[in-house]
This record gives sequence, structure tokens and C-alpha cells, in this order.
Amino acid sequence: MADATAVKPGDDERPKSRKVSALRGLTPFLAPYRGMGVVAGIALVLTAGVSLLLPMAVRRVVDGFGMERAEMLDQYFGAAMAVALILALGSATRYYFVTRLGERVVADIRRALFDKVMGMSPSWFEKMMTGEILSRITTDTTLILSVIGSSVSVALRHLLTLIGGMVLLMLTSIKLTGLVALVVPGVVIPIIILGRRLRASSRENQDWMAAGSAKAGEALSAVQIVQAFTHEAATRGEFAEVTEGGFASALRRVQLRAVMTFVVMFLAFAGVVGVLWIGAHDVREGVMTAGELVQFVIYAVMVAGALGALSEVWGELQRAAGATERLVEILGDQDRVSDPARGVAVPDGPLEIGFQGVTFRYPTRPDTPALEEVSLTIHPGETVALVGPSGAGKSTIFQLLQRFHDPDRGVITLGGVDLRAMNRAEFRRKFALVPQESFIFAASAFENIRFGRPDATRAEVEAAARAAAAHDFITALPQGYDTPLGERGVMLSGGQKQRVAIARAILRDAPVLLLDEATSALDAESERAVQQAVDALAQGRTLLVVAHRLATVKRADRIVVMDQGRIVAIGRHEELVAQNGLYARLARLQFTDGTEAV
Ligand SMILES: Nc1ncnc2c1ncn2[C@@H]1O[C@H](COP(=O)(O)OP(=O)(O)OP(=O)(O)O)[C@@H](O)[C@H]1O
Repeated sequence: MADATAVKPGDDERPKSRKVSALRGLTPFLAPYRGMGVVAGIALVLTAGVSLLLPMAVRRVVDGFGMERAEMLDQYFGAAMAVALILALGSATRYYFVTRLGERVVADIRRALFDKVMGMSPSWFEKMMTGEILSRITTDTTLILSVIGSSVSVALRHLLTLIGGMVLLMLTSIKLTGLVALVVPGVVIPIIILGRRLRASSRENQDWMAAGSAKAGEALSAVQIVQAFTHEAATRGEFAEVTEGGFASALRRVQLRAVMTFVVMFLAFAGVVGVLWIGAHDVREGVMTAGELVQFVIYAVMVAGALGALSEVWGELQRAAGATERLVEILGDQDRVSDPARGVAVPDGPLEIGFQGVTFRYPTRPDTPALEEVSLTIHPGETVALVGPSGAGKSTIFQLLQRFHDPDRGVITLGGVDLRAMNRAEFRRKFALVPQESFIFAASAFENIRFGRPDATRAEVEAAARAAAAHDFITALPQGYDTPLGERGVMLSGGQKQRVAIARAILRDAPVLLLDEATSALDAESERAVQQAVDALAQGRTLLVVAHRLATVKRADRIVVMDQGRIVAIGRHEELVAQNGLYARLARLQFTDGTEAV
């Protein structure tokens, strides 16, 4: 068994107790479908009621009432046929509506979760791994499906049988019911005690499942790195550890369930046998008829069966309660960044960008400022290059400008309006981003470029590709623009991916371009092609570029030199070289054209 303490998931501040009442979190999702619930409820009551009448019919058969005349016998069995029809119809109706309700509600929950997660800012994703989110969207919702789609209705049916059965037991024989009543606490108390332990172990089990998905998801997305570093054995080991941890915790749950099933079943049936024994004496002495005893026994078996089934369903309800709580947790999570209740419209026309006294620390690194007292104005149409050593805060400028985080101090404006006063989706339309790592979706080249503007025509997509010097290599692909590029664009070279990303940004046709240049050196030809694409992109737009190439910096109207989160110099290439400061050093050592800078 794995060392559970080493990688035990779920060791966070969340409370461990999982109460079935957590299922209340599902109410908002169930409310719109009240109608379906009502129909299912009626069918449920009907079938439970009819099944409760059956033992009485059996008593009459055993005791021979109404069997004297043939037509009465026929009527009797005709009625039994009708009952069978009602039972079958009621059960089918209940199944249909309950299952449909479950599927509908779970589809709604999945969508609500995904919608929520898609809108969260990066700091939220820092505490939640992709695999874990996926596990919640799939595994946890499946648990809820089983509850709404069956367990609740099964539980209700058994509950009705239990209550109705008890009443009818009393009507059949007060004395024997009294005896049964003595047995019931003996069954219920162990259910409560074991149920509590089961609950804790269920949550733990679900946490293990989520941790397993998270590990596997990460390893799969980096499978080449894992193989290149011959880390397969260790990665397999880590996954095995999580999986075995999950198995061990499942085993504890299964053992508990087994013990619980034994205790409950034995006590229930032992009780029935005991009561039956006394009843048999009563029949012998003529205190009750054989039919009454049979009726009583059937009710008692129904009641015991209902109790046993309830204890099983209870476990499922608890598992689902844990799942619900986790989902409600995500749905209720407050993001650090949020849109204003009523967003100010983004100004039309040329947009000036302003940073005024911006200081920012990443939430995960509260001690080190990533930006400190940054003030900078970028005029419309200007090309500004951000340069500086690794970790200087260049990418952080981009992050804040797109409002993935809010500054701790200071203001960031677009067109003179504080970003926090506008809706993020509105002002982000003014930006076209070319990230350092060009992300390629598992779709065709055409779809990948059209991602920049989903309503673009084929001609517009091709024009953008031409401007980005991507048209020629795309048409040379086996199916041209319709060639699937494979997961993360495995079909393309680094330079080609960049040009697809640039074409995407050109197509977006936004007034402000944010270009994070790739640090990796390209061969001379790709370099020229990418440079040409960037030039096309910069035409008539504001360009803010995290620059790693001398060619780019030399073309810039202004160069902003950053170091340890601060702006240390601003100027043109020649001026900065003449100052012989950090920039001159960087220019000599860091820019990737290979040419001497000064
Ligand atoms: N998500 C994050 N959480 C915590 N700290 C971060 C995060 N991203 C960046 N940092 C830290 O903030 C500082 C600035 O990082 P940033 O990515 O802006 O640097 P950069 O100048 O773009 O570097 P590079 O040229 O290497 O990309 C660094 O010290 C970095 O370690």
C-alpha cells in the first residue's frame, strides 16, 4: 500500500464532515424542473401505495375469502391484472422522469461549472490543477447523476414502503409490531454509527480520484519531456502511488460498507425470524389466522428490505453530498478579478495606454514585487519595446494590461479609463496577443487562424495568412488550409507556429498589439519571415513588444528597459547604448540576432 501521508490530497482548510444536507446545494439546479419532479413523485406514491396493498390480497387468498364462487375468483384476478398494469406503468413513468431529470440537471451543472471556470483569472488556476477541474466536471457530476437519476427516488420509495409497511403492520397485529419495534433500533443505530465513518472515507476517496486525474493530466501533457529525461519510471511510480492511495481508501470504504451490510441484514432478518416464531405460536393457538400471519410476514420483510436498501442508498447520498459540496465550492468561488456591475464603455478611436505608479505582487509570491512603481504612457500608433533580463517583469506588464490580475497599487488605463471600470471582455477586444508560446488548437490551419475573429471569411483568413508570411507553407500542407494541425500543432515548426499566431492576431484587427517575442532563435529565413509578419502587424497600430531580438528593438520608437520590476531607462537604441548601462550590456549579450549591437 502506498504511503498515504506523502501525497495525500485534499489536505486543505475545507471541512471534512460531509452531511447529506449538502445536497441542498443542488436546489437551484432542480428548481427549473419542478414539473418533472412532481410527475415522478406522483408515480412514486402510486406504485408504493399499490405494492403496499398486495400483501392484503395475499392474505385473502390464503384464508380463502371470496373464493367460493368462480366469478368472484375471476374478478379478483382481473383486479390483480389491473394492479400489475398500474405498477408497471407507474414504475416506467417514474424511471423516465427521474432519469431524465438527473441527466438534464447534470448537463446544466456541467455547463455551469465550465462557464464559471472559463471566466476565472490565472490566480484561481494556480490553486487548481486542470486534471482536478476535469475530474470534478466528470466524476463528481456522475455521482450526482446517480443520485438524482436513481438514488433519491429509490430512497423515497423505500421510505414510503417503510412508513406504510409499519402502519399496516400495526393494523395487522399490534403485539407482533411491538416486537418488531424492539428490533428496529438495533438496526438503525449501527446504520448511523457506520454511516458517519463511511461519509468521511467517501470524501477522501473522491479526493484521491481527483489527485490521480491531476497527476495523469500533467504527465500526459508533458509526455515528451518525461520521456526525454527518461523519467517514465518515476512518473509511473507517482501515478501508481496516487492510484494505490485511491485503492486503499476505496478499500476502507468497501470494508465499512460490507460490515454495515452484514450488521443491518443480519439484525433485520434475525428480528423477522424471531417475530415469526412467536406468530406461529399465535396461529397454532387460534389468536390469528394463517393469512394474517402471512400478511404480517410479507409486510415485515418489506419493511426490513426497505431499511436495508435505505442504508445502502444512504451511503450513495453521502458520496453525492461530498461531490455536491465540491461543485458548489467551485461555483461559489470568488475570483480576485471581477467585472464592475455596470461597465463604462471602452472609448472609440486611438487608445492611449497608461501605467501610473503600478506596484504588483503575484498572490503566490507576496514578498517579491513583480512590478514596482511602474509609470509609463504609450501613445496610439507607437511601437514600444520592453527589454530586460529574465524575470524583470516584462510579461507581467502584459498580464496586468489584459487585467488577468489587478495591481496592488496604482492605476492602469486604456483610452484614459481605468481598466477596472470596464468589462474585461469589452476592452480585451482592443488587444491582439501573440504569446511567446504560440498555442495551436487541434483543428485545421484555417480554424486556428480564424480563432482571431470567428466571423472572418475564408478570403480574410487567407489575407491575414499572407500578411503573416504563412500562406505559402500552409498551402504546401497536405490539405492546405484544411489540414488538421494536430494537438498543440505538432505538425508545425516553431517559426511556422509563430506565423500562424501572428496571422491570428492580424485577423483580429485590434488597435493594440501585444507581442511576446519567442526567446528561441529561429534560422535566418524564418527570422526574416516572422519579422516581415510583425511589420505587417504593426502597420497603423500600437505595438507593445517584449523584445528578445535586436532587429525588433532597433525598429521601436521607444525602448523601455526593465530590471527587477522597475523601469530603469527609456529611450531609443542609440541613446541607450550611449548611456552604457544595463541596456548596452543586454544588447551585447542577450539579443538573439547574433550580430554585434554597438
Ligand atoms: N504566476 C506567477 N506567480 C508568481 N510569480 C510569478 C508569476 N509569474 C511571474 N512571476 C514572477 O514575477 C517576476 C516577473 O516575471 P515576468 O514573467 O514578468 O518576467 P519577464 O521579464 O517576462 O521574464 P522572461 O523574459 O524570462 O519572460 C519574476 O520574478 C517571476 O518569477
